[in-house]
Amino acid sequence: MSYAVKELFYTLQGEGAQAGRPAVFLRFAGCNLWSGLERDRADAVCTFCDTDFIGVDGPGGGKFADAEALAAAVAKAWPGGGRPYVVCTGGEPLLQLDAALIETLHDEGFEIGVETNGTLAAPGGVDWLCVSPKSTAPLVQTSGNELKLVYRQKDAPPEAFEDLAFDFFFLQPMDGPSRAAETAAAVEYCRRHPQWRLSLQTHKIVGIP
Ligand SMILES: C[S@@+](CC[C@H](N)C(=O)[O-])C[C@H]1O[C@@H](n2cnc3c(N)ncnc32)[C@H](O)[C@@H]1O
Ligand SMILES: Nc1nc2[nH]cc(C(=O)O)c2c(=O)[nH]1
Ligand code: SF4
Ligand SMILES: [Mg+2]
Repeated sequence: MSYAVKELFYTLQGEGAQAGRPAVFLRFAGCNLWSGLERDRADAVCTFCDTDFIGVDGPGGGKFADAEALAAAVAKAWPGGGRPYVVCTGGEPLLQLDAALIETLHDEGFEIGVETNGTLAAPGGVDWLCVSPKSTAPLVQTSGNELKLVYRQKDAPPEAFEDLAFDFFFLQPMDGPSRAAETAAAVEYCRRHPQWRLSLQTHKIVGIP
């Protein structure tokens, strides 16, 4: 199978329990909860997305003919040393990430992280699964390593997810015009409900991709 990749770059994971860890980011094109077009945003299931995932025109992006070609590009982006780590994101990575690519990335020595909206079941072999539920979208993937809920979402309160099978529960303040108020609300929620931890988008704070 071929893969449509918006961009592929080396940075630090900014969010969640792996924040601060160097990682190659593999951003797949396309999502099942929003077209990515501003004119469709208000009517989308997911209305607050902070990411451009349309097309294959970003840094390191392109159409990759097979898993070997894509895994080779990921490996080329790793500087050497440490434990190679790739974060598959998007758009929605589970529209494209398949067993062949997982196997080939493992063969290249990578640990594989995934950032998903949880509407599609994750394939086997993912080493770190982050599920981030969206509004009214039915949650299919109800287990994983971390549940990272963007806060506040009217139709997705933390209470709806607190009994699911995750090792960590994070609230990530919704970025946008009300980020300061969302951050204060997330801090207060975590203080009152210590099952939850605060996830800040640290890459935005330090000014890296
Ligand atoms: C762009 S999404 C791509 C992966 C997948 N589609 C998902 O939604 O999890 C990557 C992460 O950014 C989060 N995110 C998107 N827009 C955000 C915003 N405005 N504020 C805070 N987090 C946001 C998502 O919830 C997700 O955890
Ligand atoms: N540095 C950095 N960390 C991230 N963690 C999740 C991201 C994403 O867009 O999936 C992201 C991102 O876009 N940049
Ligand atoms: S599900 Fe993820 S990629 Fe899709 S629009 Fe929402 S935040 Fe963006
Ligand atoms: Mg991002």
